[in-house]
Amino acid sequence: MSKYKLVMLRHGEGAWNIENRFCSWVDQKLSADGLKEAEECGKKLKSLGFEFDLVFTSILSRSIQTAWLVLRELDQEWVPTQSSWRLNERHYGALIGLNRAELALNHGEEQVKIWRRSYDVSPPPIAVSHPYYQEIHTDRRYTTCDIPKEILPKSESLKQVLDRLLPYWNEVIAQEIKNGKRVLISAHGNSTRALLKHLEGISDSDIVNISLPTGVPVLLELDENLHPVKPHEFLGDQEVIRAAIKKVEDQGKVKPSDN
Ligand SMILES: O=C(O)[C@@H](COP(=O)(O)O)OP(=O)(O)O
Repeated sequence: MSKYKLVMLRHGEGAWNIENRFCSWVDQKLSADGLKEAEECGKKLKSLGFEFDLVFTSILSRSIQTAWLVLRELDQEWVPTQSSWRLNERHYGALIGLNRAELALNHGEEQVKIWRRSYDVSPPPIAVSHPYYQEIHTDRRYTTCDIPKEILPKSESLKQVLDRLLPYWNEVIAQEIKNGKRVLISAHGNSTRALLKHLEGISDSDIVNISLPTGVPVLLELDENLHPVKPHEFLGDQEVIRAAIKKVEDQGKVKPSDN
């Protein structure tokens, strides 16, 4: 029987989601549509009667802005929020800022899928000369993490995302859920995929086929040991959600006009 309900989300659309560029640890804000998606997400959760006691976000603006907007729509702005780099999007290393369709043209769609969705392949690390290295790695927020900024990742596979996320899940989030707090996690496509993989026991090969749309709440019902009692559920119009997932998958394909 379900004892706890955990709601997770990938933030609303960001500016670089529209441009089809890997955003990762670059701190892009939500686009105009992304702001609306986050509000719609809050309205959806309100219509279903969700109440939260604690919200977790990454330390990237798009996840924090999404959490604010969801809480505002829920009339629950007072709910405490905790932010950790451990919920950040996957560090995409040297791929940060690059356009996925152009990469598919130059390296093949299969290679782009491996970079985006495989479990244990890391993209090449970000070099100091990379155009976004300074912006990311000298940012003051990364001096506030629970590890020295020198040893923060310079690129990550999904497995490495899970490795850095799990201590935070086990020691902080899971404890709060077991203490009865109703938790919302406003994070990113790949940090959410990593957590879903862990909680649902999704295999290394099956996780390749899971992509998450922006701004759609994902509900996971858990038993007293935080094991799911049924598969995760996307809340909302299922046809619209299927189309949004396909759009995310297609981002890694060559654009017909580029052929
Ligand atoms: O880093 C990014 O650009 C996307 C994920 O990209 P894909 O893994 O879908 O290519 O992360 P998010 O928008 O969830 O923060």
